Amino acid sequence: MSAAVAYPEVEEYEALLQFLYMAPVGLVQLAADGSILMLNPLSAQLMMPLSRHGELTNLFEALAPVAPDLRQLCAAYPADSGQICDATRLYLYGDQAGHGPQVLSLSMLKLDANRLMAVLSDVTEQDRRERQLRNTDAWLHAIMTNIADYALVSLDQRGRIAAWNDSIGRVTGHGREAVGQPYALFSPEEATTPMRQLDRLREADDNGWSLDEGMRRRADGSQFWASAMIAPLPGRLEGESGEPAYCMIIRDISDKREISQSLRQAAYCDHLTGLSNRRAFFESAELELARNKKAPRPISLIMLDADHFKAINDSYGHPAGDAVLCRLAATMRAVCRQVDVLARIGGEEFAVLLPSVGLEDALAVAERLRAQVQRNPVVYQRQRIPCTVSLGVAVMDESTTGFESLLARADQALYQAKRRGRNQVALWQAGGGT
Ligand SMILES: Nc1nc2c(ncn2[C@@H]2O[C@H](COP(=O)(O)OP(=O)(O)OP(=O)(O)O)[C@@H](O)[C@H]2O)c(=O)[nH]1
Repeated sequence: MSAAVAYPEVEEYEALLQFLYMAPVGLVQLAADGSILMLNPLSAQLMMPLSRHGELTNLFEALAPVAPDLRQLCAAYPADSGQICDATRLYLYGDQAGHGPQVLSLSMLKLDANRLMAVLSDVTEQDRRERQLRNTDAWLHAIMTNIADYALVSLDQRGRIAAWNDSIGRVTGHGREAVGQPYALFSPEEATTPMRQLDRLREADDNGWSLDEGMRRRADGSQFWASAMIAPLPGRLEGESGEPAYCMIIRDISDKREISQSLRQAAYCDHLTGLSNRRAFFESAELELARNKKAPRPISLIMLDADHFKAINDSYGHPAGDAVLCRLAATMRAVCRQVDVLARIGGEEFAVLLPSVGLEDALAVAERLRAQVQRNPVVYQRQRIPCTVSLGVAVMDESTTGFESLLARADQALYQAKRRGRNQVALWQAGGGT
């Protein structure tokens, strides 16, 4: 009968071997002169590129090509025991086949007067990432400090400026007080609304970026023509306020404004009044309606038509009629906001799309337009030309199937205003009434 005999020393020894074998770092025990007393398989593997003949007998000799002063460093360590060096990077060339150096991290410990321990690990990937990060930092720093016409702005989840940097100061003149303020800070008053700002962030979320061109405002109130791109940052923390979630690049393109404006003008502007033309109006309206689907909000439409315009043309001549149309456009610009879309969509017919404006406010705008036109007769070649307008107002609701139906409603209301005697505002209402 054989009995299992327990040998505690053997078990302990095997446990130690397993520990060394499984350790995720290379462990080497060596004598004070560098002779290797014990090493685990990983350390042998990590040092293999340094071994000339496949032999590893002395650590100082093996590491001499990459850490020539290690022997002196250990010899000079004054204490009886302790850490001689911590996570020193060793750059090994040779077996990386053009993939850059293999990088080892080495920590040396003095165990007692006769024994040292080396801890080795492969940090090639970590080193590569750190270098990449340093390069990116240097690159960004170069952009922020050297390129004069860009401002790089980080925005948080709600579109507030998350941090200040030199480029913001240089392009916009804003100081650190800009931090925490909505990015509308860079736009002229009236050129944007909180809703419009959020729209652009949602657009960036959906498409990967959102780009627009327009006037921007500096801290001193002066304005410049800029392109502004917003892009979501990868790895942003959802819902964290104050944390960067988007980057915005504002670029001063004042010198390119003329070219880009004349191209836009040719395609999208009514040549007589300078307002949007029919094509631009329909495109803007479709865009606004698409935004509305994602984030519902009121939208109103005003149709405006000069009264008895044929008679003006007949009495004062066609050029005088043109002057009246230009005056109507100027009145619309004066009364409406920059975010409203103003267009001439027919001969003497105009339209105003009012994003985020409900029934009461739309009626008030229409009434202001009517009153302003009536109050200010056009003077053309010393002739005073009285003019009035009729206006139809319609507001988007669940029963409006699309922009065409909103337009049809405003048109019906306009027809009612004409029928009731002109120089008045009429509102489209369900059931055929206005
Ligand atoms: N001066 C000028 N006249 C234009 C232009 N486009 C259209 N018209 C004129 O606008 C007039 C529109 O006349 P109508 O449609 O009869 O309407 P109206 O005389 O304004 O009458 P109501 O709209 O019913 O008040 C026509 O005589 C067109 O020739 C333009 O660009 N310049």
